[in-house]
Amino acid sequence: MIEFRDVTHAYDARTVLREVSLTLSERRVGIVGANGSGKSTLARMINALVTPDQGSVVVDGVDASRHKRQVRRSVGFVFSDPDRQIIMPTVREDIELSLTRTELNRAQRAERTRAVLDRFGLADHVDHPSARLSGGQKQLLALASILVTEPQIIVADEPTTLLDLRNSRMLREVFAGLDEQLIVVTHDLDLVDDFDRVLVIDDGRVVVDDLPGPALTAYRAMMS
Ligand SMILES: Nc1ncnc2c1ncn2[C@@H]1O[C@H](COP(=O)(O)OP(=O)(O)OP(=O)(O)O)[C@@H](O)[C@H]1O
Repeated sequence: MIEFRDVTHAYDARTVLREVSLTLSERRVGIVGANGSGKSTLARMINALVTPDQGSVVVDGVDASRHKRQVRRSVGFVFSDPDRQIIMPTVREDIELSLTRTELNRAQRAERTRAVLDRFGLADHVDHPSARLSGGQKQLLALASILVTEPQIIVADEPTTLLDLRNSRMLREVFAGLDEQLIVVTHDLDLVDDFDRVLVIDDGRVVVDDLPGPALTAYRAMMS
């Protein structure tokens, strides 16, 4: 469970989140809103990549600002730009790096790596140089390297920006099958239309908080 307790945040003099209070306990929560409305800032707080100026973010009872390492062990964060995340020379090594922090033995790690690459359609690219993957393949690899560690909570910031229609649909299915709690920031409204809850952010505030149907209808009306 993720709690935002009266969170306000500014970058320099510019306030980007204003008194946000939320309890997120649903399995899949979508966050939508205009460019610059504060969505990524909100999402990054769940993993303590940004710490609030005022108020607190509490993840499963743990204050994210005070216990960053502990919170990061249970929250996997997928960046919108996969180049921020992919660091190893080959696809296999990148996935295996994520698994070094787990207690799996070598054979288990190899099996987990094979399975996740298969699931993301990257099985033919195991020994491929990561740098030479296409943008979409990199985005899938970045996601795979987080999902493979099975964090309790996954936060994904615009995970479909580089994906073609087929891979966007594949990702939708992957998300539908996850047991972990999933928080997704996106401009791809189809991605969250079967989620349990959708938040619409406008100018640093949660202005709509509802089921996807009414929330996305309200958002479309706001943007028209
Ligand atoms: N590190 C930073 N330093 C200064 N300003 C920042 C920083 N990160 C974000 N901002 C500003 O804060 C505001 C909110 O940014 P944020 O990335 O949270 O918005 P967003 O809703 O995710 O936008 P988008 O849909 O365009 O990705 C923007 O005006 C942005 O320029």
